[in-house]
Amino acid sequence: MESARQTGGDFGLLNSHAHRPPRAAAFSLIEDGAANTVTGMGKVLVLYFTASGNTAKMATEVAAGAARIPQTEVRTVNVADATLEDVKWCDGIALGAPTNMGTVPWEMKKFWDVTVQPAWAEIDGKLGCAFATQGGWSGGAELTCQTLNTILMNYGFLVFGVTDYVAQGFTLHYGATVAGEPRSESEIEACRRLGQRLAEWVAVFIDGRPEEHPLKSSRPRFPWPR
Ligand SMILES: Cc1cc2nc3c(=O)[nH]c(=O)nc-3n(C[C@H](O)[C@H](O)[C@H](O)COP(=O)(O)O)c2cc1C
Repeated sequence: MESARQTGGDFGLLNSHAHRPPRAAAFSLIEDGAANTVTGMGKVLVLYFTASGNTAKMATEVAAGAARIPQTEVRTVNVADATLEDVKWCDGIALGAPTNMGTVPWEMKKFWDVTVQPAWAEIDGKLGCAFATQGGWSGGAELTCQTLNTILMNYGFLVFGVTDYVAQGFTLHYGATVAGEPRSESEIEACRRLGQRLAEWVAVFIDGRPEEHPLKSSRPRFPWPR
């Protein structure tokens, strides 16, 4: 598998390196003054597959949203480069894919079927959510999110949706979805809000920081007063 990747087989043919963010882009938000190093508490993994770059762009925005929450470490990894250790490392995962024939691409399915399967029942209790792109609106991205969520549920992840609206008429109840790449302010914010909510839930439920609960924080959840 390793050599197939490097020589353009398997994932390589479908996965232009030009579209890949760095394998592990870490956002570390607290500074340890004494050592002048940065550390994080909550660990968020943004794991995605992309064939032509759109889902990679979503992943970058999801990661930026997670980084809004203090004391969060964010790792962004293309599934072609991901390992079981990445999954074991995280407290919460945002799983993203393009819609292929109304469902997830085989590359994403293979990662969970083959790479992660040996650790089934050992990675219980993490948090999870989904994001997906599609060729056009109503092309099936919510179905893809539901399939991604189902994969996570099978591994015992605690899967969630988001009740927020990022603009009037624009929400992400079952995950963030866009058509093509995220372009508009609302589409970008939908991706960021998903990552933000994942980091908030990691802070609340994994790290015991109730002040980061969205109902308690001052971060806006709707674009109009309620
Ligand atoms: C094999 C294949 C199947 C696809 N099936 C669908 C589909 O069922 N519905 C849809 O809206 N778009 C479909 N698309 C379009 C992609 O979902 C869309 O272009 C997506 O934004 C690509 O994301 P990426 O750039 O991250 O690979 C398909 C594309 C391919 C290559």
